[in-house]
Amino acid sequence: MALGSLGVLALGSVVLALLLRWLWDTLVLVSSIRDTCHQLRRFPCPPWRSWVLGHTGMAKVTEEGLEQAEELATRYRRGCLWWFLPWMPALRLFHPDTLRPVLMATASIAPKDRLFYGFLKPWLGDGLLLSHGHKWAQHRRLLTPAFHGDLLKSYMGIFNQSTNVMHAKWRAAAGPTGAAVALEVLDQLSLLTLDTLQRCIFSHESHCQQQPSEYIKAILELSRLVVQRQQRLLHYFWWLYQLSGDGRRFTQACATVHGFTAAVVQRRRQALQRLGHQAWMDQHRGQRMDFIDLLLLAKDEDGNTLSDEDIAAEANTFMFAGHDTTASGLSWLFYNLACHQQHQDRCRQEVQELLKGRDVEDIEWDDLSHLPFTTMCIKESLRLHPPVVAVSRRCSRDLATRDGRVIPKGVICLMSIYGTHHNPEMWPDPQVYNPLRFSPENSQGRPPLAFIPFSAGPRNCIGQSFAMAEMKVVVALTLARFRIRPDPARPPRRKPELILRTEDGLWLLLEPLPKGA
Ligand code: HEM
Repeated sequence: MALGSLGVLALGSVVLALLLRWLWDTLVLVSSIRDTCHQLRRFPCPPWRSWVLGHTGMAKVTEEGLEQAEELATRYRRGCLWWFLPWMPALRLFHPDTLRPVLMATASIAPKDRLFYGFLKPWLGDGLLLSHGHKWAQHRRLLTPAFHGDLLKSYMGIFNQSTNVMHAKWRAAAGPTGAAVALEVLDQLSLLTLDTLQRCIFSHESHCQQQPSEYIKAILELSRLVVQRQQRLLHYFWWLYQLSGDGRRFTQACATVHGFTAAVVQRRRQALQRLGHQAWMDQHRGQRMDFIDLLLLAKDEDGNTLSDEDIAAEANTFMFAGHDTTASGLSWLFYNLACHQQHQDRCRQEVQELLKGRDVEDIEWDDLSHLPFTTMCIKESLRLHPPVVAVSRRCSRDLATRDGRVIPKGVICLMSIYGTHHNPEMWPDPQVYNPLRFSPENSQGRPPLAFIPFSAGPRNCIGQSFAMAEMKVVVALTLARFRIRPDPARPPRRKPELILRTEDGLWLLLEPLPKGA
């Protein structure tokens, strides 16, 4: 009997403890929601579509969507509150003062928001772009030396060769008369950057600029499918998506890409094991190493190396992160130079002076620092048309901004690169293409975070020097050989997808110049 009462008492205590715990959790949750709402209310909120829907559907991935981002940056300057869904608030930030705490926070305090990046996971796995925590930090340390200037130097030959292949195609399209020809450049430049990357990463010559390649076709298809999936709410559920036609195509394309990468990594690993480290190094002495070689040899201070799976994920990530971004940057640069012949002429003159008297029309590593005006034109184009228009984070703790507000933990922060680059507080007449904004004297006093095409802070773009070097080579050789004009029949309408594209391609008129002109 006494035992029975004790049992009831014990059970009662457990139930009471659980009840109290639940009450406490609820109180904490309510109070944290109240705090979050209080902090969010300190950010201005643009007019809603309706009080039930919030801003749902108002941020469009169109020309109008970009104009809206610019209007928001002009009106609210630092940032504003945005209800993506009635229960999902986000902060849209477009000023160094509000961007700084998030971009400069450690990667563990400001991790990437999974909603935004999750669709890439089955393709890219745990590569740098998507990994987090300890794994990301370790890999970032291991991979940083692979993007050092000394190694990038050895890729200059590849940048030049890939550009020559593209120009040969353009000359063939112009025919023997050398008349100006209208060409869609975004797709052509995507093939060029893929060609370059495949050679720099795998030392593989797919000749994808001249003939179809299964592997390259799969990468282009994956990029297209990820964008399409973002636009179909039902496809957000993986189990539903994989049953759809698009989902099956996605799985098939992933298999092609993963198969290619795994085979290269395996072959190299076997060669390294067969020869042994020293003999392998001796064999490669004086030769260019590709990224796979560098990743196989990468070792941190504790002797940790990368597994085959890790290497494959990083290689797939570089292929993805490095191709469309650079192609978009180059396409908009060509477009801006086409629309501003005076800047195009000045760049061409700079390049011609550099190449004067040379037997071979190649841009070398040391030339890159002797193209100051061309570099200013590239930067201004990356400002006006940033290839990546926004990056997103979801912080794991509250972060204070300079003006005394707080970015609450758990809230999506959409850091608008496009909005920041069009914020009139830092960029007067933001729609005007004016490379002189980047002259040394005009750059003085401008906050570094006003210009962030490669993002900033611990998770900035690891490939930015690679991309800048490639862009300089491609634009310098192109201007030495072609005059670029806008195609009046097909003015572009911008379309911000994974990268800044256009609705119907980017068409330009390319007129071959006589040799040595
Ligand atoms: C004009 C060309 C490029 C632009 C505008 C660009 C832009 C960016 C931006 C904005 C980010 C930050 C993404 C985020 O926070 O979610 C990023 C990250 C990254 N980029 Fe680039 N990128 C370019 C070229 C490249 C190239 C050529 C490579 C490699 C060969 C590359 C590899 C990466 C990687 C691996 C990351 C993730 C870094 C990390 O999280 O640690 N990018 N890039």
